[in-house]
Amino acid sequence: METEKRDKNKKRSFRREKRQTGEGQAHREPVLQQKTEREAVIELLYSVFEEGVFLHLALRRLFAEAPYFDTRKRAFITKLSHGTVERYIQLDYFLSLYSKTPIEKMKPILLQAMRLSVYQLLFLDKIPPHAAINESLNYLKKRKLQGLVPFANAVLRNINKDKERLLEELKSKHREDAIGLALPDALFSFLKKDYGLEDTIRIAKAFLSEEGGFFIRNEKGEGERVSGNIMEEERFLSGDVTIQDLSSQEVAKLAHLKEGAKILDCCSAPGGKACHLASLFGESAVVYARDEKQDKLYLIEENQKRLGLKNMRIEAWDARVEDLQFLENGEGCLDLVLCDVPCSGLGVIGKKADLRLHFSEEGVKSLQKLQREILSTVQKYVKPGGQLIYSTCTLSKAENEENRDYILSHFPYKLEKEKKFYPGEPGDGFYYASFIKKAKA
Ligand SMILES: C[S@@+](CC[C@H](N)C(=O)[O-])C[C@H]1O[C@@H](n2cnc3c(N)ncnc32)[C@H](O)[C@@H]1O
Repeated sequence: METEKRDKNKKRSFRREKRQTGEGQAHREPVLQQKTEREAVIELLYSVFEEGVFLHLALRRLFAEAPYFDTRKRAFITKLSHGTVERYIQLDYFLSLYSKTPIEKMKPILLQAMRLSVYQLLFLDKIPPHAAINESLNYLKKRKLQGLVPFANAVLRNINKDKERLLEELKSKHREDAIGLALPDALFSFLKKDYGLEDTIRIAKAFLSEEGGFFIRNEKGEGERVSGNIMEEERFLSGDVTIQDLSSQEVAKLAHLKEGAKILDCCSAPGGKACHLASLFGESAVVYARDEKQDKLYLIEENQKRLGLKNMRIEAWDARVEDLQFLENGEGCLDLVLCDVPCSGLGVIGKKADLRLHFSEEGVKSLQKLQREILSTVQKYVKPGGQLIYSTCTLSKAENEENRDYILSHFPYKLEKEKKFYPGEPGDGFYYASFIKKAKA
């Protein structure tokens, strides 16, 4: 029953037709000259849930459009929107217990306002209930939806009254399910198929971890957890440190260093691993840093300039298209190819809460197909004895172990090393496999 309701809700969660008709635009137009933080979040949630906009892009757009939000307010907006998206499965479950109107029949903007209030009531201790409730009600009034206010008010106040009991339920053993773990049913079942219940619980709890901050590769080339706006610090601006998750830092370290090496990173934006490789190999090497998306190359260039790297060639290229310059007499001529493929990102859901909304098993299948197309092309460029590194920031076996087996059964490689990182141990979930190309018999 619960499952059925939430599935229906998921079906309507992206009203893509609205994105095309522009109907949803109405909710992005300012209600007032300057929005309050919560008003901004309600509208942002609308674009994430109803129009399928990625959360980080919605935040970026909001901050560009509303420069009056200072650093503190931006942090608050980020916390509210990330938390509401992260917990939406639980918020909808509680709303459905207290509302006579089914979630899927609620006016979408009302649903966003209610989700935001319930998130604050249940998960943010420092926010007084009247602030959590009243700002949403005021927003509805401003949108001329006064008729919905008594309903919203009653539901929210009842949820607040039962707060302790509801939170207790989330902790109970029988709630070690999709709702208790704040995962959509499809993702919960998918992880359970790959990892079994116990590990799925461990993984999903790591997604919800409150441990703040992120990792940098510091002056000594070591991982260091930091917080705050490192991008404004001198050590970042001068190129002494780079923002990179712990597991991603391991990739370039797998490379067999060699004078004058020729290296390709075929999926390289924003350039974290390509720049790491370029700095480890030194100026005698050349690193071709490519990405299919022309409009992402500036991200690699920014990193290259900040780090003062002179041995990189940054180019737009679809990795599925064969490039003859990396073949000599039909044989590869590169020392190393890094294939850090586009993936479902299940290892980074802790940071990108809205990946929950974009997950589907069919999506994983089509990503596997894309990954194999890329691999089939770029594996040719490696010279005998050279190295191929395959990596993803996901946990699905289809995109990791199955692709490892695909490489071993289709191409002349032997596995040198592989590792899977689970989320929260202590970095993001990640996978890599390093292969050596066999010499021709
Ligand atoms: C996981 S990200 C790469 C992260 C990067 N290696 C780093 O460490 O910063 C995958 C990248 O692959 C790119 N991509 C997707 N399809 C591609 C294709 N067919 N050819 C080349 N790049 C592609 C995406 O634009 C995305 O930037």
